[in-house]
Amino acid sequence: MANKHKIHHSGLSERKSAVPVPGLPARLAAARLLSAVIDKKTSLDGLTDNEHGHPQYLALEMRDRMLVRAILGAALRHRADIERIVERYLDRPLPQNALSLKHLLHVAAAQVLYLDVPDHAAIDLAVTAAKSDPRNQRFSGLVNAILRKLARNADKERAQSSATENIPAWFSHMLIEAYGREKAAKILAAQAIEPPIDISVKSNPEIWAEKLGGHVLFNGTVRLEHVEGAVSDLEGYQQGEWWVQDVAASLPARLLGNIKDKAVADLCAAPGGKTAELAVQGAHVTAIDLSANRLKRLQHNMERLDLKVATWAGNLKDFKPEELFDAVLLDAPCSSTGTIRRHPDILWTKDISDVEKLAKLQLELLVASISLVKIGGLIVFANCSIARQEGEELVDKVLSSRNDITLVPIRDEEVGGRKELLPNGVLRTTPADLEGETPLLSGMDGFFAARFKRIA
Ligand SMILES: C[S@@+](CC[C@H](N)C(=O)[O-])C[C@H]1O[C@@H](n2cnc3c(N)ncnc32)[C@H](O)[C@@H]1O
Repeated sequence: MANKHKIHHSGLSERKSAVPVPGLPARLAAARLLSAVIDKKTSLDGLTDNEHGHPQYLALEMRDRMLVRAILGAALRHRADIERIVERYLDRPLPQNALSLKHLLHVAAAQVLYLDVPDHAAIDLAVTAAKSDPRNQRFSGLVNAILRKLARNADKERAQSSATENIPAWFSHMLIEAYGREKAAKILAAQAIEPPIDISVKSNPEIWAEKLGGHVLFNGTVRLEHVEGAVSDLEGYQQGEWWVQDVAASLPARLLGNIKDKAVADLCAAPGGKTAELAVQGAHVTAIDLSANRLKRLQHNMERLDLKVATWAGNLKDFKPEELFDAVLLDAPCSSTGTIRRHPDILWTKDISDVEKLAKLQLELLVASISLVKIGGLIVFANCSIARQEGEELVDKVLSSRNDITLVPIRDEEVGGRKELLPNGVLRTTPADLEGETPLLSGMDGFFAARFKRIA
């Protein structure tokens, strides 16, 4: 059963005048963004980007932006449950074209069921939102009645929610085929919990864990179970002592052996989590990314962390370095299906055809990467997908079609002794891995990494 999630909110306060209604712009923006994710398959990351995000989101104060993200997280994580409940409460189905009304109801239901927002605020604001839209005015009484009933029955409805119901069929098929029913169910249960924040520290994980009230995980990553407010306000962030990165994402950049003073190319580098990991190990890093905007973000991140790296903007297939690299890391674009607990929109914006398309692209990028490394040099291929097509199957394909590389199995000690993460010498993590004392101390993003050596 999911508990109500504590957040800072702006509900309806005592107010004398009708405009502006506190909290209403946040709810309207949440409904609008939900529509963009569901109806247009737009990525939530882009919509909620603090520089280039949706104008309705950018018009909100930071506190309201956090509320919108919390509402959307709950609405997407519990999407099928909310849909089922709302449909059950309706006497007859909503008209086919009543999409904005549906999103508005989902936004309110997510607050009533899963967020620590006073029910009356969530309901009153939904009714006000319905009244403010000519398409939905006539349904405002219905919105009120459904949400009041939901608030009365919230405990019972939450108790019936099921992680396995909240996902589209393509994803559950893919998981069951890859991992079997039992593990697939564990992955879905882990994915339904809002994850903790992991940080990679430049040094002294114990000291940072104590300062920030976190826990040191098996490879020195510090896990923060709850963060009040913005992560960037925490001690050490502005001073460049650490950066945010899931424990699983911190593993691949540590698989290139001793890279101190070695020339290392970080291909597909932005926003630079792994670039920082490589630079902290003392490598001379060249960070390459197709997106000049994302590369700018990488540069800002490296400035904050006081790490020096060279950059090159463009398609890695066109990159012709003067000298070949000692090692390369390719963190390829992927379906990101290992990060659904952080980005639940992925379930609704992607499907199996994206997995297939991306696996094809990854193979091309991996082949291009081979020609950037010296003979005898290592190549680490990684991504944050849990689809076998983008991991284990891709390795089989590249090894059977090339005779210039060989697989170099990853050893237990390179992943903090967690040999269960290394089937057949490759790294495979899922949200169901890493059993800790509490749900928040358990779990990690889904990641894949394989290490090759160039031999010809
Ligand atoms: C998974 S993200 C990389 C995350 C990054 N390695 C990190 O740890 O922060 C994938 C990146 O690949 C970049 N990309 C996609 N296709 C590319 C290509 N053909 N050449 C270079 N970069 C590419 C995208 O712009 C995106 O920034």
